[in-house]
Amino acid sequence: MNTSTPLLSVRDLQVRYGPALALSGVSFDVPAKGALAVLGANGAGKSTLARALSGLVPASTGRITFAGRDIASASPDAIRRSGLVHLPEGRGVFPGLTVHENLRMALIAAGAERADAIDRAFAIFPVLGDRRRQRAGTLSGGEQQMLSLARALMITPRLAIADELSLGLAPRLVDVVFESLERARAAGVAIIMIEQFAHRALEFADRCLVLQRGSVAWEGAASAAGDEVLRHYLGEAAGA
Ligand SMILES: Nc1ncnc2c1ncn2[C@@H]1O[C@H](COP(=O)(O)OP(=O)(O)OP(=O)(O)O)[C@@H](O)[C@H]1O
Repeated sequence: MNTSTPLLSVRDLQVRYGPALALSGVSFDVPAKGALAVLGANGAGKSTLARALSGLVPASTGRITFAGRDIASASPDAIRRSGLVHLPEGRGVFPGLTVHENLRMALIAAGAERADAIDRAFAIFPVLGDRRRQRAGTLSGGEQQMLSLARALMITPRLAIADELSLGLAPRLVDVVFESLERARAAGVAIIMIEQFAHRALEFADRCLVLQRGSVAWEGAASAAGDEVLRHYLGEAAGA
């Protein structure tokens, strides 16, 4: 693939829920290994965008090109197999299996049995390495969430959509989530981050897209999305 071709290219995306227009005229690119923060007030369309990219809601019009292929009408499974994962994954861990067995199961399911993948998961989440022989059902809630993230990230997707991953987590676990995404990024995974903590998302990302009532209201370098932009489009939420 030509290195100047974006990994993900979205053009004029429109999504409807019945008569209601949730997204319209949304266009943007994400390069390989890029990190895009998607911000917006409640109801702006962030989750709808994530769901449309991963095939969970259909695009009514527009084009979504991922790794050179049109995925606008592909199934969620086909999209995941092409290397675009939506985090957190809906499926829970297997409580009766150990941490290590859970990771092996995920590799087998993905047809990606590679010796180094589990080591990579433990490098991203050292806490799981310490607990590799522990049954997943006895992990804390936060640790189970780490396991679910590890299963998705160890397969080294090309693009991960981190959809409100820090929601409801204790501050220490929010740090773990950000660190794990940094590690995934360092391993070459492009990230689209939807995040309640706008300032943290902007520190993480290199580009920023602000949605307002289903349309792109602002786009630019993450470092240029100053307090004024956040206050203007996010209001109170900008304080986070
Ligand atoms: N299944 C659905 N059926 C009808 N309308 C929906 C559905 N899901 C979302 N919407 C509407 O689409 C719009 C965008 O919702 P979305 O969840 O994408 O926003 P969001 O930016 O993720 O919001 P939040 O930050 O509050 O999670 C909202 O007006 C919402 O009410």
